[in-house]
Amino acid sequence: MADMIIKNAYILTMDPSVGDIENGVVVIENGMIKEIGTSTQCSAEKVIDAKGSVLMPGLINTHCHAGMTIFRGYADDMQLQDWLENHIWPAEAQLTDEDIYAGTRLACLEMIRSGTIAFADMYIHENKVAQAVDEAGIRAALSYGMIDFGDKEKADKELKEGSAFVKEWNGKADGRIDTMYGPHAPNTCSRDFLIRVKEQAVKDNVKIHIHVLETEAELNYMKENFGMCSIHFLKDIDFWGPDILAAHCVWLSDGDIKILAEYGVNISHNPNSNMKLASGICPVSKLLDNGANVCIGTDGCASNNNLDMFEEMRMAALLQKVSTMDPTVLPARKVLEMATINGAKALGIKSGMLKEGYNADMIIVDMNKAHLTPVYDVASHLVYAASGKDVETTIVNGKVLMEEGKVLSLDEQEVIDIAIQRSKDLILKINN
Ligand SMILES: N[C@@H](CCSC[C@H]1O[C@@H](n2cnc3c(=O)[nH]cnc32)[C@H](O)[C@@H]1O)C(=O)O
Ligand SMILES: [Zn+2]
Repeated sequence: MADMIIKNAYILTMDPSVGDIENGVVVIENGMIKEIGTSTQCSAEKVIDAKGSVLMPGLINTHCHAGMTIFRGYADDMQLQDWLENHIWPAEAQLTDEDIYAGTRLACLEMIRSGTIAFADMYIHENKVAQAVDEAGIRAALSYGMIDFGDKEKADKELKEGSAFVKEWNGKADGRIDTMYGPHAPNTCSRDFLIRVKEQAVKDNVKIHIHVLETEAELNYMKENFGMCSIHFLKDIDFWGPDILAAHCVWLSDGDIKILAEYGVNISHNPNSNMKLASGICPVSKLLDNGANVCIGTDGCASNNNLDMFEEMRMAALLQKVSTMDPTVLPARKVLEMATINGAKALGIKSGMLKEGYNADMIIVDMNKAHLTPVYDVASHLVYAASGKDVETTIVNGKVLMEEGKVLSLDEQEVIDIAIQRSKDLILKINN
């Protein structure tokens, strides 16, 4: 007796050896995909009739600061440095465990609702982020964000906290949580600190999540202080490898692109954040042409300002087309791969495809809508017409977190009400 069967689905397997399956069936057992095809002999505790809707791998958000939902719309329309130094960092100094817990539950609610089944996070009070993830039922690669600004004492304190988090939470929440080290960026972390972090991550056999070359300001800072850009600087300290998840990677030379591809680095492209902060345009098409693994992230809600990965896919496609003046770049299926298969590779999880033996991490998208009619090509609608609001069912690790638009793993109104209350208290503290 299997746990669950989903039937009558148009299945986007994302598996290149299978393609799409019309009127498909998926059998789920112990959190994994047991069977996929057009029929099954199995019976199950629970049967979901997809009624012709699209069943696809859930989306994977590979760069987020989930707790920052508490700052959604708090500081818009400014440059990154001003935004961080004069608004966000002073506000973050006021954040408590309960603020981050409330903000992360709100982020998990938003992600479950909009079809994200896993996300990569780098933030503070990360224990509370992990607790919220555990309760919400979503999958996540979590890191405590670390900055030392060359201060040895702060470096020791940050690495101690980052290391304790890595060990306490790795593999927890039924295996849905992986931990990483999160050195913030090459211009906020010293050379020695980055070397120590890399050594520790290799020793602990975990990955590293870092911001790289988001802005031209970082590029200029690195050239002035080290005589080279961040990519060559990190290459010089043997930092690069397939264990690295590098967010943004906007200001790259053709030589940098070759290095990132050669070392198997995972690049998280965050189009909305890069456009909103006027950071620049990541050369996604060139990175892909060089064989680099490019995935997609939203960044935090204070620089996006939502966590809708369908919107992020669409922005990635359109931004690349207009910036290269070539409408053929980043076709819909390629963008879908970035948000599923490439994201899973970046996080090292067996998700991103609907295939026997893979995690049962999937979503059902209701296409019976005016704005999704008629359907000539399902992939086209998923990237160019759909949004997270069209997701009706979200399944992670074989558990139904949302069914027919009703979230089951969180009390939606309670999560929203608490986040509102916390934001009011926070603003009072910040303004006093
Ligand atoms: N322990 C560190 C906290 C780092 S958490 C990750 C940091 O990244 C910041 N952040 C959020 N979005 C971005 C971005 O787009 N670029 C760079 N930093 C960001 C976020 O506000 C947070 O301060 C400290 O001592 O400040
Ligand atoms: Zn970020």
